[in-house]
Amino acid sequence: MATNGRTVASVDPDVALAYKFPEVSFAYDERDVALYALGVGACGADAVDDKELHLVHHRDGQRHIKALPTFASLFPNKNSNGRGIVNVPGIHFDASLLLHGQQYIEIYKPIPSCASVVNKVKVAGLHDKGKATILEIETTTSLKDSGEVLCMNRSTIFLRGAGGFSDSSRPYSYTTYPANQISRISIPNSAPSAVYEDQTQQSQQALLYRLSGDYNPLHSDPMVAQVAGFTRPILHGLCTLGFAARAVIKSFCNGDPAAVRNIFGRFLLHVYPGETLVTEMWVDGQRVQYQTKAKERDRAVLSGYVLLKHIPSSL
Ligand SMILES: CCCCCCC/C=C/C(=O)SCCNC(=O)CCNC(=O)[C@H](O)C(C)(C)COP(=O)(O)OP(=O)(O)OC[C@H]1O[C@@H](n2cnc3c(N)ncnc32)[C@H](O)[C@@H]1OP(=O)(O)O
Repeated sequence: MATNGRTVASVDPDVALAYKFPEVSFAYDERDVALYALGVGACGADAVDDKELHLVHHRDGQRHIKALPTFASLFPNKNSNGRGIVNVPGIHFDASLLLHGQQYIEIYKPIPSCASVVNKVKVAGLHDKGKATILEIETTTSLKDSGEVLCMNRSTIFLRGAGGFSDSSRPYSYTTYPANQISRISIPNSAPSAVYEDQTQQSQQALLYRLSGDYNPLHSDPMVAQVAGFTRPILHGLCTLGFAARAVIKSFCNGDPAAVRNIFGRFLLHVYPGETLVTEMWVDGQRVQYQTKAKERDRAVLSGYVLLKHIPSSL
């Protein structure tokens, strides 16, 4: 339903939860993997970066370009042909008010540098927050031939202006996954174990990142950004997450992208292309907790953790 060109929000949880998503098949190759790495800043400060060249180049005869674990975060884009969010019957909202709230990625096998894969998709959560609806979409991706499961993405989408569909004294809240997978991040008071600083490109960062398959105009069209409440197009949340995960991999895994088991991030504030991202990291066993700030505004924009397969090597 639309008035004055804006969609009037409505949520029917029964219809949304009953929906069976079609499976989505697609393939990618090394060019996609390298383009993604460039889009999240790999080798951005040094074209021969010792810890990152293998992400974009067949270094010293290496047979395959290595995929960052966050490359997997692109897979859910295929559910919607890169329009940002898959259509869920029963949920109608103003697309210009949609923001990415959180992302959780589980990596079961190192992400191959080229593959034919299949997405299985479901609604994993739906919550009425009054001023917003939170929708959680879970995408499990498997190799097409063997059926081997590669990874799972849980994308949390914050639909501003679409809440209030349930009784406010007992707001609707539905979740399919175990409570211990819901992570509360509390940033330690102690000095961080490592700090990594990265410059995003003022003119190109979002325009480059979108070529990896997220063509939501919020990140490229000034008019759309303004309607959404921003002075200019903002960076994709998953681009910021890619910068943060790179910071962890460079600081604690000697640049080895296969060292990561899972990744969580909550987007706290929008980022403008050109801002400097400062990622502070705290090691707790195999878990690296992090917080990323936009240096110019001294504001936290992202926080979360990366779980590694082993205790970080540099400690
Ligand atoms: C299938 C894949 C689709 C992927 C989506 C693709 C589209 C991509 C778009 C983008 O990349 S947008 C850019 C990245 N995202 C952002 O820049 C968002 C940054 N964050 C914010 O602006 C704010 O945090 C917010 C999301 C607007 C929320 O702030 P607000 O002040 O309105 O919330 P609160 O009053 O603090 O909390 C209300 C309620 O919501 C919960 N909550 C708050 N923030 C988040 C969050 N980031 N993710 C999930 N949930 C959030 C919070 O806990 C409160 O709930 P209760 O505690 O009351 O139960």
